[in-house]
Amino acid sequence: MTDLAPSRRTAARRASDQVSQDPARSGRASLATSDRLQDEAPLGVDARRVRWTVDGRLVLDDVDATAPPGAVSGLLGPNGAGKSTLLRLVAGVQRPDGGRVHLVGGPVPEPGQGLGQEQGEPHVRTEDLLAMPRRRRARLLALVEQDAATDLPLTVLDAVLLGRTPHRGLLAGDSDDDRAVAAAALERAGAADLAGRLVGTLSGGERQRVHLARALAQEPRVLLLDEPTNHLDVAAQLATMSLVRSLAAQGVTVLAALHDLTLAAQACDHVVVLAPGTDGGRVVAAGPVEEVLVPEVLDPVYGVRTTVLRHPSTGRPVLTFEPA
Ligand SMILES: Nc1ncnc2c1ncn2[C@@H]1O[C@H](COP(=O)(O)OP(=O)(O)OP(=O)(O)O)[C@@H](O)[C@H]1O
Repeated sequence: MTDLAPSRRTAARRASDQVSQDPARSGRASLATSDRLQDEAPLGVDARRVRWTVDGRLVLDDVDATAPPGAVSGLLGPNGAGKSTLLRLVAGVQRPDGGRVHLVGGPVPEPGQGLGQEQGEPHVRTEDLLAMPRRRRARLLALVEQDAATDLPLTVLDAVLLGRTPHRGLLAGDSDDDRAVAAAALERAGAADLAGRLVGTLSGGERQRVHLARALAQEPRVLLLDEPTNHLDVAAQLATMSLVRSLAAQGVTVLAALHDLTLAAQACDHVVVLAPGTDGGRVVAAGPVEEVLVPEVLDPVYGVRTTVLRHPSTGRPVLTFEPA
């Protein structure tokens, strides 16, 4: 097994040194700002033959799913297909009954291919996410859950500062650096004006931005998002997907469960389609947007008739649906 984060601290220190030497720069290089992460090759996610059963019912059946490094991947599928479950399994919030989830420090092999290491190709470095100590996993990967509510009387700023926990000593308080990262994360998530509010008093859309800011403050290399736009107005949806694209440009790997297939077509590089079945959710298609978001794949999965149009300025697919 190879350590996939060899120089994070060095990179962060070098970045903060650069900031302190350059008064024109207002933040440090981190996910909270839009500076590119330094010395850090993006990490992919490779889930193989993942199974999960609850109350004797198979929810995910031998699911193979990948998120290529530094790409935005959409996890798609109808209600109940198992998208949130798969994200929670990848994040280590729940344990699968079978299969494995690896971080991959090189090109992610296609399902059906072995991992490079097994084939004697040492350039593909992997690390078992499920066996990883919790704290280390939290430094590498963040999950923003759907409708994550809290009853704790926390201010927004304190909630976002919780994202710094994996990066500091067990008994250490918030440092100036933690507070700077949290403030920049709030700014980047469009939630800076909420910093002093109690989280419990926020609207659904406001809360969603705050949870995203908490995840940014965590400075993960892999960001898992469960329906990140479901409470957002149209401008906020665009802002969120544009933020997701800029995170990927910084080298963050994003895997996002999405219901809006046109939004997925505009923002994703890669998509994975899960379909529910009587014997558990399965992946029915995965690959580039242009190959997967087509009527042949979507119609049977969603039980609709899909038409693929073209966006007048981006040329990317715009999908419309009619009853089957
Ligand atoms: N803790 C649990 N106990 C019982 N059933 C569960 C549990 N977690 C998930 N399920 C079931 O597993 C299936 C998949 O749920 P999941 O939330 O992963 O689907 P989803 O694709 O995210 O759905 P949606 O699009 O509606 O959010 C559903 O039938 C759900 O009821």
